[in-house]
Amino acid sequence: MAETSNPGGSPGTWALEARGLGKRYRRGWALRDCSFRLPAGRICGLVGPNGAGKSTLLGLVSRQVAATRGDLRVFGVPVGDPEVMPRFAFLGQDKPMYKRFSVAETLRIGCELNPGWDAAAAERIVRSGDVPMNAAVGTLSGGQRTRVALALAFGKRPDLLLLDEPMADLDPLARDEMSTLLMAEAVERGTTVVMSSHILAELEDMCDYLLVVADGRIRMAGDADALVPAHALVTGLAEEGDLPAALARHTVIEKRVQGRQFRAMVRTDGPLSGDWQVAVPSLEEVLLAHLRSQDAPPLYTPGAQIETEGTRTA
Ligand SMILES: Nc1ncnc2c1ncn2[C@@H]1O[C@H](COP(=O)(O)OP(=O)(O)OP(=O)(O)O)[C@@H](O)[C@H]1O
Repeated sequence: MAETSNPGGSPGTWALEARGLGKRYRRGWALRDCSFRLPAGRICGLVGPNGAGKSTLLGLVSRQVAATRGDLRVFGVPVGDPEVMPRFAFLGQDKPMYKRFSVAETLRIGCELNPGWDAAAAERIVRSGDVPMNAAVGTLSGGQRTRVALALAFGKRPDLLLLDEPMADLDPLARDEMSTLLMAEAVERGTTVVMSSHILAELEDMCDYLLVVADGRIRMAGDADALVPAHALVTGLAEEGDLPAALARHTVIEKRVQGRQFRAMVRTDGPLSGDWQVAVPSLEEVLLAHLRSQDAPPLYTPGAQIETEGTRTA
């Protein structure tokens, strides 16, 4: 793995480094001025509203989409370099597989195409879901097909696993099993995982790193453990139907005034002193506030940030 400098701490390896990355389709920009770093070995949740640019970003990393602008490196290597190919596995929303091939044949193709194939791991994933090995892929349920697709991705033993809404059609038991498997994989092998999801509770359980995208731009990037404590949920008495003036020195992400009470999600700039109740928000509350308030300035934890103008560090 190529080593690059890590301004947020000790020297380390970046699984992804994006600088000014952008993708423009005929209708407009799907992703703009996207700059961030993702350290290797993390489980990164990619979150944002429909049409935010998540699949486009995964497409750029998996080489299915060509960038209009900017630079993207995978483990320090430019994404267009053939060296990148064997290092990642991508599981897209459409999970393309040959419908007429049986599950066993599909796994055999995986084995033939991938030199480091882990047949035991792939078979274990399929068998634990009672998916018949001799069934044609086209006859499987959506959840069973997802399981086979995940087995193909895991079997490749990638350094970087890219998953576009991987759990969407799994039942709660299968989802629980797959998330345990993903986390075990990441810990045991140091695999970096990037997964998009709309299920915030799932992201909270699984991910230790976050990339929040809205309207084609990065809104937050970095360690979940640092992003959340940078915020506070403040409630108290409103002043003249609005937030107390003393809160103005903090960055207000979202506010609600109901009757005489206010409730605000703020990024704290120093101690919060006032006659208010202050609570630590959950990750879900922070994400929802940011997704609802897209004008809030972007927030990066130190390691995630690549020097650009207009960004703020947690
Ligand atoms: N092949 C394409 N051609 C033209 N426009 C596209 C193409 N792919 C995506 N877009 C547009 O780019 C924007 C971002 O789409 P993208 O699929 O990346 O969003 P997303 O965050 O993955 O959304 P979702 O959560 O709905 O899957 C959208 O406005 C979409 O219409």
